[in-house]
Amino acid sequence: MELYSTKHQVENVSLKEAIFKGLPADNGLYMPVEIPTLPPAFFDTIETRSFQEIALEVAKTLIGLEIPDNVLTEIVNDAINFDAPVKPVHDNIHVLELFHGPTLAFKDFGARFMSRLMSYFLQKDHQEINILVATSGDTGSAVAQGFLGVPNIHVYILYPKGKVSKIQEQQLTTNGQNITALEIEGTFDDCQRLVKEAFLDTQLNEKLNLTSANSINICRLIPQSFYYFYAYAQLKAKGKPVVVAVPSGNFGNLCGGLIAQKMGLPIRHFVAATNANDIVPAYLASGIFQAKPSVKTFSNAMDVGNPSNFPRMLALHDDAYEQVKANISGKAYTDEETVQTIQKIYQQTGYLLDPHGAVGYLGLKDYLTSLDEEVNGVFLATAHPAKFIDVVETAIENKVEIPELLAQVLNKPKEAIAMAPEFERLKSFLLNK
Ligand SMILES: Cc1ncc(COP(=O)(O)O)c(C=O)c1O
Ligand SMILES: N[C@@H](CCOP(=O)(O)O)C(=O)O
Repeated sequence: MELYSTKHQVENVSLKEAIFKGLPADNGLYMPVEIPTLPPAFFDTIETRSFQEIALEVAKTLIGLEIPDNVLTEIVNDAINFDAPVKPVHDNIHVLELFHGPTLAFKDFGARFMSRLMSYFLQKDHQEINILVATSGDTGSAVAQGFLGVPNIHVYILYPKGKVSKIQEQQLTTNGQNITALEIEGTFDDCQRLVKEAFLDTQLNEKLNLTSANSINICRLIPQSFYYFYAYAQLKAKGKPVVVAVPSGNFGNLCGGLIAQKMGLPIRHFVAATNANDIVPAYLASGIFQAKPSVKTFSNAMDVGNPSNFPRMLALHDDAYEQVKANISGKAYTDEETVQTIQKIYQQTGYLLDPHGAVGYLGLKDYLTSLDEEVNGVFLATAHPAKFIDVVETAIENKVEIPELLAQVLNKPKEAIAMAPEFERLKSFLLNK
């Protein structure tokens, strides 16, 4: 698999180089030079295949010969070992549940695939690496889980103080071993900026072999395309075009869907739904991309003011605004709308949304209302409602059961290093480890 930088200032690299570099030196993002399409026969029989079989076919087609088939099979089977069911909600609205992995958020797909792929390459090279990851709540815990105890890898998680849910914080800060949590006195954007600055710092890179586990790393996006195929497989028998709504922050999830679409997956249209951090909906309305400081919302994992995958979104549409606009609609929703939706859908259907899924639902519902064609709509439920128990219990005025996997972390002691959002602080901390 050959990858180029979206800024075109550096040479193309292999998948292995892209994974371990994380970011190209020109501060662009790696993208596949070629996104091959899957043959019609694959789509003709997709509904007869298991999730793992679909994922393997997609991975092989994208990655090509760089990883032996038997290794890729093992990685996919081991990483994608939980379901992603599509369930009806009401009318032609369905939900794709992406929270059945160990940390109960969609990040488990990416983090588990990445940890296994990195371990494979590292076993061959006997190298040690350090991973930096910025999180607004879910990436950090999925990466911690995915890499816990993996030899030769240390993970540093940067999270914004007071801006993740209580359960998310417990998941991030109670791991020990090769996982260190850094509690940054700032926003998620500060965490993301610090991580990006670290990758561009020569001294840090020479000493620490740094890479990223955020969705700026292309390795995250490959598995984030698998479940779009599987959702289509589950909806295919219904026979209508498929529209997908993605609750979005950094837009890595949506880019996974766009890659799937480029590979031939017949998705009619995407809806990018956001909270008050409306950078991409504003871009879709005006053609102007303007990053802004992030604001705190109930769907905290999407509190992103400078969505890092935006250059990939553009690249996947030949850098043409008109193409992006034709393929993706966008809309932003307030916390009030989010809470009302959780309440209303629970009362009317019994289905319990988390705040992120609620934003996705709203995006889908509004888009479908504007259509005069019959389609099957599916929105992505990106996290389990119990991860945001305060918001959800207030919305439904009822108790939410906490799954055992979350309950286990609740009483563990928190271990996090407090840090000001200054790059020199992070640098000196990392150099002195
Ligand atoms: C629960 C949840 N939903 C949605 C998102 C947004 O996904 P993305 O950043 O890929 O747009 C995130 C974080 O990334 C998340 O944790
Ligand atoms: N919402 C994310 C923020 C980081 O996103 P990523 O997909 O770019 O890693 C989170 O939950 O941490």
